[in-house]
This record gives sequence, C-alpha cells and structure tokens, in this order.
Amino acid sequence: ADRAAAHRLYTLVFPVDAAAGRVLLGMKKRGFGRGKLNGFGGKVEAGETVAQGAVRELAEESGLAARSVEQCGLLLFYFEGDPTAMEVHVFQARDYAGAAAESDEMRPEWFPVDQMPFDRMWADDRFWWPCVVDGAKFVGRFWFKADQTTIVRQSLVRVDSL
Ligand SMILES: Nc1nc(SCCc2ccccc2)c2[nH]cnc2n1
Repeated sequence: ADRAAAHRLYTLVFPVDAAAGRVLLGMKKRGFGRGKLNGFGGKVEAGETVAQGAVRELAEESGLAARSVEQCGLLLFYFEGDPTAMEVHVFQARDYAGAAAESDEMRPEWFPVDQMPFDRMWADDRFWWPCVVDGAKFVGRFWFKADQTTIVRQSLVRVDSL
C-alpha cells in the first residue's frame, strides 16, 4: 500500500524591485534556517489561504506590505529521519508598500537578482532561482541528509501552471 505522504504547508516570499533588478533577502536570526539568507515566510496557519499566509509572513518579518503576491513555484523538501515533508509555496511580491526593516526573525538586505549569495543560502536555491528570474513556474523536490546541507537527490521541472 502506498504510504500517504505527510507534509506541512509553508510560504516563501521574495520581494522583487524589478526596476532596480534587485531582490530582498533576510538573514534568519533564529529558528529553522538560522544563519541562512532566504526569502520571507513560514507556516501557513489555520483559517488563512497560502497567499494570505505569504502576505502575513512578509509583513511580520520584513515590514513590507504586499498588495499582491504571485505564486512562482512549489518546492518539496524531505529530510533524512523526518517523515513529514515540507511543502513550500514560493511567491514573488512585486507590488508592495513600506521600507524593509529588521525584525526579531530577519535582518533584511537587498541583492541584485543575478548576483545571489548562494553560498549563504539553502543549497537548493541555486538550482531553482534561475526559474524565478526567468519568470518560469517550477516544481522542485529536494532530499536532504539530516545535516540540512547535503542534497542526496533532486528533481526540478518547469511547468506551465501551478
Ligand atoms: N529557500 C529555501 N527555504 C527553505 S524553508 C522556507 C520556508 C520556511 C520554513 C520555515 C520557516 C521559514 C521559512 C528550505 N528548506 C530546505 N531548503 C530550503 N530552501
């Protein structure tokens, strides 16, 4: 019998300043992913849609108020020894108000979209980030060792719709 795969929903939002060709990342100060630069996000809560969760996490973690977010990708992460996969819905936010501000969770910093600090980000990001830059929707699956660094298997496809 095939095992129903357990997974938990998360969001990941990248505020993009298209005119300047730059993206806002945050240095995670605590919790999951601490010490890595990443987009803004977290768990989707009961009673909110995934997109609402994305807007909420962006506001909480960066101070930016997104008027809209566009889903650009779906990522599934599996960690050795952990039966629950992470189902991460990736969004761009191109229409937002406010200025980036440090929060308890994140220290924000702008980077040119073609000069990403991949050595300070999650190991999978360098594989799917070009899809975000190209505006191509993608589905990526990454299997990690328990060290949360070593990728032992991966699959990445561009898709027409999510
Ligand atoms: N870029 C990236 N992000 C994540 S977790 C993003 C979602 C999240 C989850 C929990 C707290 C805040 C944000 C990753 N996991 C494994 N590879 C990864 N790559």
